[in-house]
Amino acid sequence: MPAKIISGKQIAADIRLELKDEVSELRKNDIFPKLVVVLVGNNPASESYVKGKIRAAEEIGMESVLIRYADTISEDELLSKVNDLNKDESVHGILVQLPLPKQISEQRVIEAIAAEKDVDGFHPESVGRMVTGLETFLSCTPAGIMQLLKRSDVSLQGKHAVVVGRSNIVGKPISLLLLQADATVTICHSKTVDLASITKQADVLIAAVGRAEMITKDHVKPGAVVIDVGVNRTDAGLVGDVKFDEVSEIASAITPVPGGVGPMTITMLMANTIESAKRHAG
Ligand SMILES: Nc1nc(=O)c2c([nH]1)NC[C@@H]1CN(c3ccc(C(=O)N[C@@H](CCC(=O)O)C(=O)O)cc3)C=[N+]21
Repeated sequence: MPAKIISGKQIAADIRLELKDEVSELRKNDIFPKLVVVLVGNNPASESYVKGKIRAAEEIGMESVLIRYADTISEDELLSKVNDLNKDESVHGILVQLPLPKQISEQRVIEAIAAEKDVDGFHPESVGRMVTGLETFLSCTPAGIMQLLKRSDVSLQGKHAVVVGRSNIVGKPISLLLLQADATVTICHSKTVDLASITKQADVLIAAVGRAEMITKDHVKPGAVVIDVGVNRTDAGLVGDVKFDEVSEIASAITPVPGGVGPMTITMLMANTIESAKRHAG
């Protein structure tokens, strides 16, 4: 039986309706959640993601501002803008779109963002709190994946979750969230020997590698739940890390690309900004 398609697009739409209600309640109390997105340069992929974020904010009734800089901006100039935004009481969330041009240290910029406005969840303070299970802004893609699993009734307790990829923004944090949900977690990466023998043990397989269609049916146990975090632009269009056509024949559930994890990432960014506005209000 072919897999159930987990529609991130649909689940994101459901959550956005809930968020829209929350924003209208806050507005009655004169709280206007506001997100500032800083975009440096004109990378087409970044343009497309940032547009998605601004559109989502509008849809929910939240304020958003896009600040653009040429890719020649200096690190000092960008840091000083971040500082201004940190001090601006009307701003609840600050997101500096990555990647940044090479003259700028991404780490320094991330660390400059006030932790209480770090709606990306990339600041070391946010990461540290997440690791210890304290309340914090969860980084948006891992948070979105957890929501997808929850709202699709995928149970995690005692299950073997295998994560392929160990990036700071997806692989590492999703591994810890799965662990907190009582899964048994294995992390694989580019140096893993005999990847397929490990991924084939997964009840829940998270593909976050960034290589088009590298996860094939030979990597997947029949009946597994497969979450595809890949966003790879190829001549054939946007494809995930999973060979969807063949894996969907044997998985029990699978996320598509596009329309899977991506819309959830953006939705969690909105949720974090609203949460920040609530905390700020007291
Ligand atoms: N500071 C920062 N925070 C981020 O969260 C961040 C970032 N930098 N840099 C780049 C990555 C990537 N990312 C995506 C967001 C939405 C989709 C998304 O909505 N994808 C649509 C397709 C969009 C399209 O067609 O381009 C989908 O999968 O259906 C994808 C990828 C956020 N990132």
